[in-house]
Amino acid sequence: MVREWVAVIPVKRLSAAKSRLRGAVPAARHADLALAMVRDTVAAVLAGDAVAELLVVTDDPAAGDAVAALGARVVPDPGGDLNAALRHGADRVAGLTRCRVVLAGDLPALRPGELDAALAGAGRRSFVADANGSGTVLLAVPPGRPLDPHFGLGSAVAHAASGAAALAGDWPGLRQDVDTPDDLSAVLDLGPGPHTRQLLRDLGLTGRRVPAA
Ligand SMILES: Nc1nc2c(ncn2[C@@H]2O[C@H](COP(=O)(O)OP(=O)(O)OP(=O)(O)O)[C@@H](O)[C@H]2O)c(=O)[nH]1
Ligand SMILES: C=C(OP(=O)(O)O)C(=O)O
Repeated sequence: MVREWVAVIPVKRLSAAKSRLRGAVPAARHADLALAMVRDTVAAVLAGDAVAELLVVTDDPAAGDAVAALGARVVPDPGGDLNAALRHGADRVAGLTRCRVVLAGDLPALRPGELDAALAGAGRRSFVADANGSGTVLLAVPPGRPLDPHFGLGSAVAHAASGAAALAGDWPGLRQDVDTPDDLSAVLDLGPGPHTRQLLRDLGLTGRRVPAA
């Protein structure tokens, strides 16, 4: 397959990230968990065949260093909200002439083949809904189209209403974003990537259930 996509992953400052997940691991390791999930997401994206370049939009120095070491290019956050960060990465930095795909940074069970399969079906502006169907884990646009992101509460409906096609496929790792302790338990069932797996193992959370906050 030709490697033609530019991927963009937004990463919030780790000290503020994943607030709904607080309590799933000791407070002193919360930022480490957020970073481990980013690392696994980035590594899976770069391991696939479809993505030629990965931009990570972040102002977090530790996240920036970690993803740069994995092969991503770090883009400073322009300020504003998540959608502003995504528009900046996809439309301004990558540019409208490229195929762009934006992904959440909290997909630690993502398998490279899932992303390749989803992108193979993304001939027009398309999105992949998250596991519970209400959110969005991926939005892809062909050259010439602005990203027009509508991430946030109810984003799957918002992306469909904006004209994006919902991609159908059995991609459990791609769809499993991690917002809550239950999501982390679902990731343990699917099999997390090595960074998240090691961190949870260090904390003794190798069973299937992660205690609720
Ligand atoms: N660069 C950047 N990334 C963001 C911003 N807001 C969210 N993200 C990232 O977008 C992805 C999905 O965000 P959420 O699931 O809402 O993550 P979150 O805001 O850390 O989680 P909560 O605090 O629980 O809402 C994650 O990779 C976040 O790090 C932002 O303002 N700028
Ligand atoms: C921002 C989003 O992610 P989450 O639901 O994980 O906050 C979204 O799905 O649009």
